[in-house]
Amino acid sequence: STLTHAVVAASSLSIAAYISTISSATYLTFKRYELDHRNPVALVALLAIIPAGYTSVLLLRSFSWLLAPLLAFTAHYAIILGCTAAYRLSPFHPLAQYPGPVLPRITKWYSAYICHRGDLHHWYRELHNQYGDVVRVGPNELSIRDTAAIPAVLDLNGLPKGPFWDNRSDPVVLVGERDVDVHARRRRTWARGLTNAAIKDYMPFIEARARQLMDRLSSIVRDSGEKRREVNLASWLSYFVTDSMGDMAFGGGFELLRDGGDVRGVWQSFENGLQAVTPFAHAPWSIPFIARIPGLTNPKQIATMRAFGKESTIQRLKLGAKRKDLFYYLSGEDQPSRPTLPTMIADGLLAIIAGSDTTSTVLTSVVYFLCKHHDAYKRLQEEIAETFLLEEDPVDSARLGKMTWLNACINEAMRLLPPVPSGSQRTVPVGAGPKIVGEHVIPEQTQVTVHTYSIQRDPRNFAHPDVFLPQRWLAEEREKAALLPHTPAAFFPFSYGPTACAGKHLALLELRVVLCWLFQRFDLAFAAQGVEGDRWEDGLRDFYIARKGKMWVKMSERI
Ligand code: HEM
Repeated sequence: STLTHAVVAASSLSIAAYISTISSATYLTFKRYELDHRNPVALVALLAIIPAGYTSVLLLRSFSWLLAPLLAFTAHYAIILGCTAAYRLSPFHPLAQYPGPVLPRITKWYSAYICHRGDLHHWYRELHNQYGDVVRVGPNELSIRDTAAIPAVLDLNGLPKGPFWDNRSDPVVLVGERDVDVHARRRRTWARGLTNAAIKDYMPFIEARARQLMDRLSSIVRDSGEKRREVNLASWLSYFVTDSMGDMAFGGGFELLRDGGDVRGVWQSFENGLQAVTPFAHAPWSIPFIARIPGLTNPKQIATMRAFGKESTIQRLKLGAKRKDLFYYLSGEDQPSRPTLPTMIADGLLAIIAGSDTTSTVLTSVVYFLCKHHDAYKRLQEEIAETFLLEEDPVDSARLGKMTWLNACINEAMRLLPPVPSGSQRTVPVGAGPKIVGEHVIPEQTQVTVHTYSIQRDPRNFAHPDVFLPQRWLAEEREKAALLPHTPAAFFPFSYGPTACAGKHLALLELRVVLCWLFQRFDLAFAAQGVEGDRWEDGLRDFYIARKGKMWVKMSERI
């Protein structure tokens, strides 16, 4: 045919020029239309049919059956990726004025890799130390280390959530709801279930689980026949929080305290699921694809998690409105219209995922810091003795709330090790125009993170920012010790604004009860020097929600 003749007659240079033009046009199409899994026809056409066409051209030019497709596909993808990199590094990119290392400016896969290692919080902090308060951490993403940006970005008039939350779950859970109005509507349900009055009704559940934890730990120490027994306390604190969140979200379900671990593997399926998916949230378009790749996600674990959610919800529904737990509110027992079963399941699972690792990380970090700082430890024991009689269970929330040293220790642990270390991503919506944050102009479609870990450890906000000093939270002592600067506005472990933690008061109650009870009943010290004891914080990983390692402590009973 004429086309065949033209191909055979054309010079190699003009064929190379045609290929470059078509592949560059492919790049522009991707950039213009942001094609993803919802456009399978376009994807196949642009990524497979075009290079297949090149292959036939090369075959006509007497390339072998092996070399022709290899060259064609490599050239096509290399040109698309080359154009992408060139544009992202060019002065024409809207974020060109912002400093940052080269690789993350080219691809988000670099952040995904750091996230996979659990190091995102350290990495962002180092970048801020090197490049300043606003750093380009991705092709279209900025991290900000500036206290003024907390309200500017996170408040009602700030920015909505970013694509980090896309393609995660169906139905979308509250924390991943990017539509501001839909979020506000759904948040009202949670707000009803997490008022101080509602939480009062949960106290018996918390008290029962805290007592079970103390009794389990006591019997471990006693059964050992020795005065002191080594225990991986990090795990036991997790069992407590997970069991009590299970009680509140579904009327039970885990029984990790009873079993002394996760014998059915349900909790592990939650943990692994979160850890596996989080790195891909940095390139959320990839999630629907990776979900189909065998081996990358574990369908058995996902099925375990879903089945657990469904069974627990159905079981709990049978109990009806008699039990006033968090599910009572999430399932709309108090409302004329009720959410669908999948929404109830998703919300229940969210309560457990959002409430468990976060709270148990703070419990473990307070124990960790107190074992490191003997004065602070002794002072807490004294405060407990002044507040509660030795034979009295410390479950009076009014007195717990007034324990200034206990609360200062909790604050200080959350300042140094916020359980959501890198905060939650926001975006400047298309069509909204650029967002002004302080003196920075942030263009449309830019993702923004206000970096909790960096801000809470910034020496401009807190004196000796890397040191555990609970006294900085007590005005008189702060002044006496000249612990300045001190910027409460730079402390936001529960985030800020309309999407801030819904469970803050519940978390604080659990923290106070368990810490007080633990230090009242036991003497604690690191079991051994090394990674799993006095260097526990080094093992804390940032998988959006921090994940902790083991912490072995020697325990003996005081009572
Ligand atoms: C010390 C413990 C906790 C910390 C530090 C913490 C921290 C956070 C943070 C930083 C967010 C904001 C996430 C974002 O904007 O993307 C959040 C959201 C949330 N947390 Fe917590 N959390 C804790 C405990 C809990 C507990 C016990 C619950 C119990 C139900 C809970 C429920 C939630 C929910 C439902 C959201 C989503 C709020 C929304 O999107 O409106 N959290 N939490």
